[in-house]
Amino acid sequence: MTSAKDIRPRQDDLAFQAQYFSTSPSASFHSPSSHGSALARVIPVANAKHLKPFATEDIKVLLLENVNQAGREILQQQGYQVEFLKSSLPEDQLIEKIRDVHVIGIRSKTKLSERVLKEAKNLIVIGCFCIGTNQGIAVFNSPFSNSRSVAELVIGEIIALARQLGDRSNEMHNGTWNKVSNKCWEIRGKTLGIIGYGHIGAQLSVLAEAMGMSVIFFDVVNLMALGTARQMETLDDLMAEADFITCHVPELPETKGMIGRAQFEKMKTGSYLINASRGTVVDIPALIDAMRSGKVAGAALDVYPNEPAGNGDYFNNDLNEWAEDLRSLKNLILTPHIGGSTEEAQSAIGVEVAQALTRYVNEGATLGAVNLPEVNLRSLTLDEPNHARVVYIHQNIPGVLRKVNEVIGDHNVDKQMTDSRGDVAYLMADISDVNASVIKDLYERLESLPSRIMTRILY
Ligand SMILES: NC(=O)C1=CN([C@@H]2O[C@H](COP(=O)(O)OP(=O)(O)OC[C@H]3O[C@@H](n4cnc5c(N)ncnc54)[C@H](O)[C@@H]3O)[C@@H](O)[C@H]2O)C=CC1
Ligand SMILES: O=C(O)C(=O)COP(=O)(O)O
Repeated sequence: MTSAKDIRPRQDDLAFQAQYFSTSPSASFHSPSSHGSALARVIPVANAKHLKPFATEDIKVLLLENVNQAGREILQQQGYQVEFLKSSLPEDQLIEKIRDVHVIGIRSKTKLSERVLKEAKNLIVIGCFCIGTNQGIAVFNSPFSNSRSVAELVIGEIIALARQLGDRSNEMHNGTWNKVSNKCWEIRGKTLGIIGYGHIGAQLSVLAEAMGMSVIFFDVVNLMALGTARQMETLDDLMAEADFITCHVPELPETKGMIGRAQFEKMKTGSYLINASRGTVVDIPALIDAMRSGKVAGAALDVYPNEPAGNGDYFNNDLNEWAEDLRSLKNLILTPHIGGSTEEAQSAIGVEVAQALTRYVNEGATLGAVNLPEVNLRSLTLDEPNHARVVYIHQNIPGVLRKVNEVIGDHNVDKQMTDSRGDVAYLMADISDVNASVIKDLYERLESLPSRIMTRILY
């Protein structure tokens, strides 16, 4: 990765240097600032006539939800101004904070709503220091750094549920010796049903087979089964055959309430349910009834429909009308969304996302982006005179490239790359014969194209 030093612009001979961020309100790309002003935004220096060149110390980063130190350090080492908070923020406070921020780092609690993004006038990139990107908008995440941690948690829970470990431990804490074998099982020879056979589901499949379980799975995509696992035709087939059922699907409209009364009906009497995906996937009142009736012999929940912003009180409020029912149930393991909360996962996520963010901010490279095509050019040599990098995000419609090339084609384009993803296209071009007035002219002409979403010129 290029260091900040390599790409730091020269401050000398260009009198009119700028890093520009601007947007089109009509863009279909959910650029954070696409909800904001269509006017160019620039970072002025002392004199308003002179615009400031790209400098890493001007970049303001807001990190929420206790992003791991390894990630924080990478961003601080770039020279960015990094503000770090341990918890997420309520919407109104987030709006206050986000106004002058260029980069925000979040985890699963923060929802960047339309209202928040509208105020995020300077925001150019979002880092999800987690896997789930159910934020409405996400640019960079870490797609599998915590998969193993979740899979290991689930393996632990399968055994803990089969042996009623949570209850026995609670009893001992309360001074009761209760030695029982009734309805306590080995997991060897039992069938694990995995719903969602992605990064986590597939890891789990391998681990479960290693412990002598049979694995079946259900996924909307046809996937290669690992080991001797079998893909089931329907969710109902899986529900009817598995002894342990575990959910690993993303939060989507189709997965909301995916495990509800009808699915519990299909389950074997005395089977177990685990949910470490998203709280909306399992219908909690239906689970409570299934546990009370004995259909479900045990369950483990790591995720909930309403999760709090930070550590502290949870069930002692009226957010969740079913809280008391859950607390009263036997063989129900409740954990506070800790599936990915291991030192290993958090450090790997911190490094991966922070590196992706710095590459994007400093060089415009989109490698690993969730919602942009992956575009990269070899490192920019801003130490050389009169070099600039044009980064242009635009709507993916016919004729745009011709117009963009009409603008930059009058100059010495050293290298250029463009790609598209759905409605959005991303172009990077390095130009080696620019001066202040050329940059201003390039910027204004690119900005005036109706298809533009965001223009940045780095030098
Ligand atoms: N508890 C925790 O701390 C963590 C929770 N998660 C959650 O787990 C989810 C899964 O993570 P990964 O395995 O990394 O995701 P993934 O994207 O690798 O796999 C998800 C799988 O679900 C399948 N799927 C999607 N919709 C489906 C449907 N309606 N029915 C059946 N299958 C469907 C997909 O085809 C895919 O194979 C994440 O989206 C996240 O919400 C992820 C990490 C940590
Ligand atoms: O990675 C995910 O999607 C998770 O659910 C973990 O979220 P967290 O980083 O622990 O808030």
